[in-house]
Amino acid sequence: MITLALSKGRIFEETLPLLAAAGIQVLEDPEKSRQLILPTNREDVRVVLVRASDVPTYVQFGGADMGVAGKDVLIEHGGQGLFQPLDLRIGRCRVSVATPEHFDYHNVVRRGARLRVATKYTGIAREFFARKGVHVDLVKLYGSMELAPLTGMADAIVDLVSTGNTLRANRLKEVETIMEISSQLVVNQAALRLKQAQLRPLINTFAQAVRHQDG
Ligand SMILES: Nc1ncnc2c1ncn2[C@@H]1O[C@H](COP(=O)(O)OP(=O)(O)OP(=O)(O)O)[C@@H](O)[C@H]1O
Ligand SMILES: O=P(O)(O)OC[C@H]1O[C@H](OP(=O)(O)OP(=O)(O)O)[C@H](O)[C@@H]1O
Repeated sequence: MITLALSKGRIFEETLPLLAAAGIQVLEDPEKSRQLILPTNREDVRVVLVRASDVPTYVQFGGADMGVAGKDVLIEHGGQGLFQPLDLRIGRCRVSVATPEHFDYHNVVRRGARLRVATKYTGIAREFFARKGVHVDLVKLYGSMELAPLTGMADAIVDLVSTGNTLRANRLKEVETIMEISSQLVVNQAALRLKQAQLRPLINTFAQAVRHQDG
């Protein structure tokens, strides 16, 4: 049995065409079913639904043989025990610093003043500001980061940006890009050794499908 860990929503939706390229169809719709283990048309392949930020943990500890996770999530997790053989080029966005429209971020950075930053991505933020030599007080949040500057709890946020609509809707502006993000295929290291014969062909088919999708 091969177990694939996916998160509901955009990662699930964007992984479906890659699975289809390998002849795999998921037989339940996660938006309709309450099941957490979804069968596929292949008896030897199943999908488990987990939180996006739990995908690396499930694969690391063998709850799943492989999974799909954003680079953002992988960097925060640390990537221990995981092979990352393929950039799937889905879930594309960026991690950026954003502030209220009228906040002069570049001036604060130039002056070397302290910055209070709210984020779910404390690892990425800590590393980024340390490299810049900016003193930051990090405030850990688990969602709705945009609210932190609006309520005066932080000067800035570090969050994912794609179209910029969420920032605009909350009167925030993107002031610096930290890194580009896409989703990676992650594989349990022991599983890759023990289930080579099943996993290698799957990885190769995904790689072909990614190349094909990108034209
Ligand atoms: N607006 C976006 N556009 C493209 N990709 C995105 C966007 N937002 C998030 N992603 C990518 O998709 C992944 C999953 O995001 P999703 O919103 O489904 O989960 P989440 O709610 O952030 O996770 P959790 O449930 O663990 O809190 C993110 O880790 C990121 O790599
Ligand atoms: O620049 P944009 O195109 O607006 O995308 C950015 C938003 O997308 C993600 O949230 P999502 O819509 O997935 O909501 P959730 O993660 O809070 O469920 C992310 O957390 C940002 O808030």
